[in-house]
Amino acid sequence: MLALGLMSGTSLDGVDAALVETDGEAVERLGPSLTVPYPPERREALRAILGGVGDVAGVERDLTLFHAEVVKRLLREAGVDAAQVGLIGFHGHTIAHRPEERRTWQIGDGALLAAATGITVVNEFRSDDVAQGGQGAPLVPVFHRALAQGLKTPLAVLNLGGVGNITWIGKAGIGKAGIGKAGIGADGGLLAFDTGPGNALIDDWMLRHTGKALDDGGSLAATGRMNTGKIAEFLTHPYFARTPPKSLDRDDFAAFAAALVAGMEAADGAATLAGFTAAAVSAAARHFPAAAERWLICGGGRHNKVIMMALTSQLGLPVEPVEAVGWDGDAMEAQAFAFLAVRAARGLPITYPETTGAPRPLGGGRVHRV
Ligand SMILES: Nc1ncnc2c1ncn2[C@@H]1O[C@H](COP(=O)(O)OP(=O)(O)OP(=O)(O)O)[C@@H](O)[C@H]1O
Ligand SMILES: CC(=O)N[C@H]1[C@@H]2OC[C@@H](O2)[C@@H](O)[C@@H]1O[C@H](C)C(=O)O
Repeated sequence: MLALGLMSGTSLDGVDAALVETDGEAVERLGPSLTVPYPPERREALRAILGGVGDVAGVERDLTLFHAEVVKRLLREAGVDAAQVGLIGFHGHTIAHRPEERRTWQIGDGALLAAATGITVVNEFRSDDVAQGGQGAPLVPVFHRALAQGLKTPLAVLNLGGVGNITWIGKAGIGKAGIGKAGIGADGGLLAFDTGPGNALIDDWMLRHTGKALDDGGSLAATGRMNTGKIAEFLTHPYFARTPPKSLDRDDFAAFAAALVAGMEAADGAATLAGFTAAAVSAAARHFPAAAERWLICGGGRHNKVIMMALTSQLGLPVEPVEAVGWDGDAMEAQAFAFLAVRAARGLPITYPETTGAPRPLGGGRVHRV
């Protein structure tokens, strides 16, 4: 089936959309994709309701209609008719994530998006998992595993978005068993969790100190000095020692990290925050059942040279953008939600004990028919 995935990521940068031909088990073809950035006023409207405060319903409606425009644009650019698309996987935007309170909240009106696009929509991918005691995140590991067929293991796939998340795929994680109803990773072949901050805190720092939305290429950080003492302090946060599965909300590290970089020059702060992102990843690697032989990086953070260099030096081996194996590091989350929508609609599991701490492989999602 041709499915269309939509992701509004924690960094608040915009909406990623991608077309994928899949049966929810194998990835037949990765189709065209695009990113539509949020204009600053939309980004600020979203930021204002984080935590679930203020005019949530108004922003949700606006966000949903924005997604409908993104769908139409992708279909137009791809030369695909809406009738050819079987499902939309609509992540929506996380405005609160408190799995320990069995609460996670992704805004996005599935029925409205279905009506506006004429395509059946699947949304609320995280709710059932969290209701059953899972972390509700990360959800992309099952897609990473499907993509990684044929690659050498142990393999680490790291996403550096607003928050960082990692998928470790061991020798047993790839095989003929497939990823159907039987589940994955029961043999210890898969492990996934959030690593720590990705780029969100760097973006916040940039906005405050330079008025820019991001540190393009890490160019400001490259002129600064990474404060190794502060990185060591950062690593004392109890999150890093916690055994996975574990997941984070966008700002879980915001106050802790801000206190550590307070008073720094803009460039030194950008460099040290980039160092925090990389240090969190090297702390994550200590939880792997066996060292990864290869590291593939997706998400916007792979464009930050200072993060990439810090990763290489802290992990002690080279890291590569996922383009090294022919994937598109800007489209992977949107592609994942296309894949997950098909799995959800087919009643296949989308979360597992090894990825979210779910008590057993679980389905999820809500289907909104046209
Ligand atoms: N050229 C670039 N240089 C440096 N950083 C970049 C660049 N492009 C994007 N980024 C960073 O990547 C982030 C966006 O990445 P991405 O779209 O993968 O994240 P997201 O999907 O919003 O978040 P998440 O994966 O946490 O849901 C932004 O925070 C931005 O700072
Ligand atoms: C609650 C939530 O929205 N979490 C996001 C966030 O952004 C990155 C990381 O934290 C990841 O766990 C998750 O997104 C990806 C798509 C996931 O679920 O796999």
